[in-house]
Amino acid sequence: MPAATLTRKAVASHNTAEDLWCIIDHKVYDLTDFVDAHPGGSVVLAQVAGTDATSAFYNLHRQEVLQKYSSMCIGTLEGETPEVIEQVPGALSTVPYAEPTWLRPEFKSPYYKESHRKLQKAMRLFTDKYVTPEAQEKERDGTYISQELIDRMAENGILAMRLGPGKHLHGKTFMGAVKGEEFDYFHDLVVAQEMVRANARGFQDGNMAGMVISLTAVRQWLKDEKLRDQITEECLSGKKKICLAITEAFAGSDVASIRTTAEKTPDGKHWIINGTKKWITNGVFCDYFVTGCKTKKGFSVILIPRSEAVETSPIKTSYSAAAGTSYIQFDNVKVPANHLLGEEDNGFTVIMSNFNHERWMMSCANIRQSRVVVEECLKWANQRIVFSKPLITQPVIRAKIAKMISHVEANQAWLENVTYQMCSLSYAEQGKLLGGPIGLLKSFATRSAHEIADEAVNIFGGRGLTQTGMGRVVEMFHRTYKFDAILGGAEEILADLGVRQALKSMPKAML
Ligand code: HEM
Repeated sequence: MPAATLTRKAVASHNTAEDLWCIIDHKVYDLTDFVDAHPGGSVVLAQVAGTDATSAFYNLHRQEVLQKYSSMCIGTLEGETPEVIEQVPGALSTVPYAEPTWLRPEFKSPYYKESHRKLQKAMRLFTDKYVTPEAQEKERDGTYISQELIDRMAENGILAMRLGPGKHLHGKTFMGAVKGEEFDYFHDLVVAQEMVRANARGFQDGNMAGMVISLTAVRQWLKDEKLRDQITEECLSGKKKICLAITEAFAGSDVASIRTTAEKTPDGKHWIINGTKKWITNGVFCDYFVTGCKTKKGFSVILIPRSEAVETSPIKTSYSAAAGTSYIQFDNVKVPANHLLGEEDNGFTVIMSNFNHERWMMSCANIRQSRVVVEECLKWANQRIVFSKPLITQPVIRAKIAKMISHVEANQAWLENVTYQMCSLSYAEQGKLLGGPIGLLKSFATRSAHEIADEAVNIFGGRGLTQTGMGRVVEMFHRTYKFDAILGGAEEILADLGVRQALKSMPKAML
């Protein structure tokens, strides 16, 4: 903070466009050189020259604007202290409901231990310092994640943690918080829910989401141990990138209808793969493709390395090109036979078991992102003056926020319950018992997101449709929440899966 102490009287004398000071939150800003560069124009600044513009400022800007332009601050008012809370990297939000219950000092939770809390602190700082700045930049310009950030995540073991608990974590300690052997699904949840706070939906998928949903399958199902360890090492060290290639123009959730074929060569030593894939996240920049193929008597999953016979091209979607969403052509690709995951013609087992973690991860992220929107709405409604009163004084606004909070809190509680079951059940039991509940959870979380996005835009008005400034979080959420409702299994399919799975354990007798 600048050392100069100034008086309101002194500020009042700098009241022209050529010599323009104003007060914001008890601090004095010299805006003389900024007048012509101000995105809101020079006229509005001339109107507040020499005055206290605090309420005018907060009616239109996010607090972070002041942090970005802090060099224009020339002093503090005599005998006055700033009231606005500055955002510090790594800190928890003090806005009610902005953090899940377990992170609010006044509440308790049975699920989280010391290592979860330590990991949360480290992940929050890492996200604030390294992920968010790059995420915001890439989301805007649509370029792909930097190797620098990938390397940093690899060095800190973040890429490895994102695969979830397992042997790949053993023998190491992560972020000074948790031993690999102790890493459980609540640690996994912490990593997912902290990273999503970077609030850049396209970049979030561009940030190795393909690896999270495909390397898990390689680890679980690739039989050739040497090859499996090689791929794991290459991807977790950030040297190579991998994605999941299942959907096609011919088949989305209807995996059985895919047309990409894999045929064995007569000597049985190779697969020859032909076909196309569509909507493949990260495909544009990946080195390996975990690919669903039609085989003689069914469906199989095969690991395909990039070669000249693999062609990827970007697909433009409504979120940022930073996701690397691609269309892929396999034109007589030749792959060694040991690249098969699981059993030939039994690829559904591979895909289905892998889906649980993917859908659960998506629920973690979507529910946390919904909470960020609740925080934004609370902040905005509290700060925005409409008809001479803060927006929050309107009962209709409070009713909208009540609905949003209820959705988020209910979903987080359900998520934690499911996560607890994941920690308590074996991998095989999870496959049998949790496919339905996780399907229902993801499906309901995205229905909630639909409601939350809708209400949030109405609270923000035009700003909820504007990509810069106060409404940017809400605009992003409203434009992109549908990705979670479609990717990893469409909402309706997952809801139906939940009920069909429940029916399997229905008592046979009439009740
Ligand atoms: C330190 C002082 C200021 C800085 C650094 C600043 C910076 C900015 C920036 C970066 C924007 C773009 C939108 C955003 O990112 O939020 C903006 C927009 C705007 N600013 Fe300022 N501003 C300052 C003071 C003021 C004051 C005192 C007023 C009014 C009295 C004002 C009125 C506006 C208006 C009307 C817009 C357009 C907002 C919109 O479209 O919603 N600004 N300003």
